[in-house]
Amino acid sequence: MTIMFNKHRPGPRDTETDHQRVRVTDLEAGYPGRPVLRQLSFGIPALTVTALVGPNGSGKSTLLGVLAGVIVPTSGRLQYAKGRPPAFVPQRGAVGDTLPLTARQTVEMGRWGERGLWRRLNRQDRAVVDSAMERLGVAGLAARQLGELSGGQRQRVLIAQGLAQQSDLLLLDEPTTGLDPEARERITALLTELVADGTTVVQATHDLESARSADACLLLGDGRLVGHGRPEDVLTPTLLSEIWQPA
Ligand SMILES: Nc1ncnc2c1ncn2[C@@H]1O[C@H](COP(=O)(O)OP(=O)(O)OP(=O)(O)O)[C@@H](O)[C@H]1O
Repeated sequence: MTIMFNKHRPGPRDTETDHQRVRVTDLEAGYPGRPVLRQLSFGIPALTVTALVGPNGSGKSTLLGVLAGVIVPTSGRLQYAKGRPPAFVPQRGAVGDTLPLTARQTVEMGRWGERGLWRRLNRQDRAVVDSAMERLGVAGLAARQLGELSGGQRQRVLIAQGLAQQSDLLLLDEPTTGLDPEARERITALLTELVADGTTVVQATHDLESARSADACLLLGDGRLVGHGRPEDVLTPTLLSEIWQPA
């Protein structure tokens, strides 16, 4: 599926798209009166973990929002290979802690896209929810209120909600921020397992260790693409110091 914004001209067919889950061309996006992403062009290889790295405010969450379809670009072209709609797990801080929901109800919301808001979940939905909660180690928290959970527990519940959507394109905004080392390792291992199961994963991260273990890396600086490729080629001292220069 190709979506063009602001009369972007269709270009010649890009043969690389065949191995890419998403292809982005000349993308510009932001907020009213606040342009953020400028002239981004890149591909997200299918069946990989791609890490999205950059300083605070460089545009990582905005880019994930565009890929998820919740932020409409001002111009450019987005091409999605055939597949299910993306599952988007926003930053923990973007989700209200005061919602009167249990951990299980939060994960069950991941089935709404499939089942509809008002339909009861069926046995298969419940099995998907159980499996997602077990994979994230939060089955024991099912009856607890979301607002009572620790930051790391809530984070894992939100990732379980993303898994429950059973998409083959999973977009995660800083999934390991605030987690202890054991939980971080568990999430990193889970992402590798998901790829082996047929999922393409994109994660925004501040954790350079986690970014180095990804298959591909997009480095953003002030809304522009500063580097794109294998982590060892992108996360170099030169490029990192270029975008993390003190103001
Ligand atoms: N809803 C919004 N309205 C206006 N400007 C916004 C909005 N959300 C983000 N911005 C601005 O857009 C720019 C990019 O923000 P974004 O959240 O995409 O960066 P980020 O790289 O994800 O940052 P962080 O690492 O701090 O999460 C920032 O300058 C931010 O202030």
